[in-house]
Amino acid sequence: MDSVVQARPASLDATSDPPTLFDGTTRLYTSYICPFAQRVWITRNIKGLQEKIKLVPLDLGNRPAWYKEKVYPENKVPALEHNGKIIGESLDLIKYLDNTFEGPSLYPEDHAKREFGEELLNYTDTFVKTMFVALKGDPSKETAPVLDYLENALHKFDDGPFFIGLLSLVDIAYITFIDMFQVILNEIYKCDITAERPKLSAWVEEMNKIDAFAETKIDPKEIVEIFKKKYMVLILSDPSMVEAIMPLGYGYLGVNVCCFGSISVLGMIVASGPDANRALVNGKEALRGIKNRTKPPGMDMKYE
Ligand SMILES: N[C@@H](CCC(=O)N[C@@H](CS)C(=O)NCC(=O)O)C(=O)O
Repeated sequence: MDSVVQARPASLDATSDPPTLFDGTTRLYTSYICPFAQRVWITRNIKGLQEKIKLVPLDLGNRPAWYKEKVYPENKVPALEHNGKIIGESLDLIKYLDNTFEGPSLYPEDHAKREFGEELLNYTDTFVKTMFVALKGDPSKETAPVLDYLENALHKFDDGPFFIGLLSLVDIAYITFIDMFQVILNEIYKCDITAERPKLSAWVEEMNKIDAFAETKIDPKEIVEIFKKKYMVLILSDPSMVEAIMPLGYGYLGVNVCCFGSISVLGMIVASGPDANRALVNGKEALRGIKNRTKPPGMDMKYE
């Protein structure tokens, strides 16, 4: 499917002025590293709304204060400024775009398809949560039930390679996360989520042919970097490194001396960015893993 490929506008940060808010322009506040916001960006592209809906990318790590104060008190992306209102939540927004704007319809009329589509849209939260939790445990095992659920779902309609036959909002809701998890699991855990899932594998291949999605892709290197920052345990052998790292804006949880065989290491949990709190919680669990002398996931990926 062709779409108008646009250059990506630069992200606005804490030093940037706000746009002239509520001047009648329809704006999609987004981030190039957010799979929720990416859903709405793809929908806008597939519907050919590049000229109607202006992208306003934000630097989430250094967000402008005006965004929370004047645009979206939730301070999250995505948000859509339309007709003097701000609307949030990615799943609501992709439906809103589909129902409110012109362009190809992304949800079929057929009752059975709508019903199954709704079930699948409702399942996205479970899917995303389970995948994130699995990254802290044994991903190859713990991701299997939700990935198998999708593999089975892809068998339901056979009039196309997509979830409810033809391309729909359901595919858009999943692809941004599947793409992200595919990178993380491949690169870090050497685990191929499409192996022995022929329907899922064919679906990913079809999705990758869609320019409207391809042009929104998050750089795989960036995905891996973000993931490492949020989830990885830093193993430092020298306490002075703590001081070196603190000014870089990392949160610091604690230091523990623990043993792997005969090697003593100093385990330190660090986290940065808007998800620091979550990272610290994940980090605590990993640290417990170190104490118990079981190798936590990502342990091979030490930064020193
Ligand atoms: N349920 C929301 C989730 C949006 C969300 O969590 N966005 C993240 C970026 S991927 C965000 O803005 N985080 C900033 C924060 O939590 O402060 C949706 O589906 O739109």
